[in-house]
Order: sequence, then structure tokens, then C-alpha cells
Amino acid sequence: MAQNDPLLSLKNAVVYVNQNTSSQTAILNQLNLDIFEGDFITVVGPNGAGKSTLFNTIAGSKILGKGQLLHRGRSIAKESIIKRAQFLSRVFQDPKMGTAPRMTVAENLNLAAKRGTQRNLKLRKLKQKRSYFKEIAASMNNGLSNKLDVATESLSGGQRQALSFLMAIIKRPELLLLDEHTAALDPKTSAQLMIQTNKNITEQKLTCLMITHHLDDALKYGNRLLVLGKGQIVLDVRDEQKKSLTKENILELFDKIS
Ligand SMILES: Nc1ncnc2c1ncn2[C@@H]1O[C@H](COP(=O)(O)OP(=O)(O)OP(=O)(O)O)[C@@H](O)[C@H]1O
Repeated sequence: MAQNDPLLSLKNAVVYVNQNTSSQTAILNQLNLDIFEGDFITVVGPNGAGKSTLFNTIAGSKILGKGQLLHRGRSIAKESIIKRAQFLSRVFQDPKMGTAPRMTVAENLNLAAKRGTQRNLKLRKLKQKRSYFKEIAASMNNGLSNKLDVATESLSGGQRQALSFLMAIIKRPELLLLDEHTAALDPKTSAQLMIQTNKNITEQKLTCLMITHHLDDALKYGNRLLVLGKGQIVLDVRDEQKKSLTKENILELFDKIS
């Protein structure tokens, strides 16, 4: 693949609800998007703009009605969620999703680390991995590293989201989808997780799309910003153009598309 070929492309993507009925509506409407390796794209838009639908379409939980979805030039529109999970991972808003509640932090990390590999790893190996798990948990800077043997259900929301994030990146996905992953957290915890999120993404050069309603975060983080409205991309800016964008610019655009 040439350096400038996209990692993932949507071409004239249309997603319908109530397809083939009189109330058929396009909730993604002729959307075009090229995602390149190393892009850290923040995604904003009013409620109902189609942000989650975009993620669902990429991850496979919504079916493409028309158009193309290409991974490194190869159509994946008909591939299952499980198949696509081999190259992408996703963190949701709800701290209860993404982790197994009765399992400990270390067991959850181990499960994520061996995803897609042979299942019969011995506990001995889990012990060997402990120092690595402790190290990455410590990098989240929120006390998670002292809770390796604690059941996930007894973690704080912030620790649980930090764990979900680590599980999502532990095998270095080609594409990381963050779906308002800090939205359920209090402002301080949310800001703290965002700092660690950004650190990991930039240091590891991960390719990421992040939906957020925090416009300050959307402007502060990432190299590229998308505004979605009515199932279409109404703004796609990167680098210097993104840096010169203001919250007011985005809010004006929201007014126009709502
Ligand atoms: N299964 C469905 N049936 C009917 N309408 C749906 C369905 N899924 C999504 N929609 C509609 O599609 C539109 C886009 O929804 P989507 O959840 O993608 O928006 P969003 O930008 O993520 O919104 P929010 O910021 O509120 O999370 C909305 O009008 C929503 O009501």
C-alpha cells in the first residue's frame, strides 16, 4: 500500500432506517471519508447528526445500504462485527460495557491481550504478564495499578473507562473508535482520562476517531476534526486549519445544520 492510501474509506455511504418501507430514511447520506494512518480525528455534531451511526457502520453493527466501505482498499461491507474486530476496537460511553464485571483487572487485560490468539494460555503466563499490566495500568495515573486483583465491578467509573481504553489498545488496533468514552465521568475524571488517552494515542501513533460533545476537547486534541450534520460531513479540517478553528465557528455551524 502506498503511504498515502487510506486505511479506511467510506464512499457515498448511505445507511437507511426502515429500509424498503414508506418511512425509509437515510441516516448517513452519501457520506465520503478517507481515514489515513496516524489520523487522530475528533468527531462532533448535534444530537442525531449520525456520529454513532458512522461508528456502527464502520464496526459492522449497522449495514451499509449503498456505497462502499473499504479497509486498505478491500471491501468489508459484508464482514461481521467479529471479523472487523480483528483490526478495530471501540470504547463506549457506558463504563459497564467493554469489561467483564466479575473478572479482575488483570484477568480483563489478559483476555484483551490474547484476543485473536490461542485461548489455552496458562496462569503462569498471566503471572509473567503482571508487571506489564501493572506498568500500563500505572500509566493511566488514576490508581488502577493498585487494583489488578480487584473485580472490575468495584472500580470507579473513571478506572473502569481507563481499563476499557487499555483493553482496546493493548493489541494496537489499526483503528480505534472512541464513542464519547469520557461522557459519563465527572469533569475532573473526564479531563484526566482525556490527557492519558491523548498521550497513548500520540505516543503510540494510533489511528483514532473520537466522538465527543466536549468542543474544547475536540479542538484541543487530534490532528483533524469532523463536523457531522444530518448524516453528512459538513466540515473536515486538519492541521493548521483545525488549529485556527474556534468553538464559536463550530457552534455557528451547528446552528446552520440543526
Ligand atoms: N435503529 C434506528 N431506528 C430509527 N432511527 C434511528 C435508528 N438508529 C439511529 N436512528 C436515527 O438516526 C439519526 C442519527 O442517530 P445517531 O445516534 O447516529 O446520532 P448521533 O450523532 O450519534 O447523536 P447523539 O449525539 O445524540 O449520540 C437520529 O435521528 C436517530 O434517531
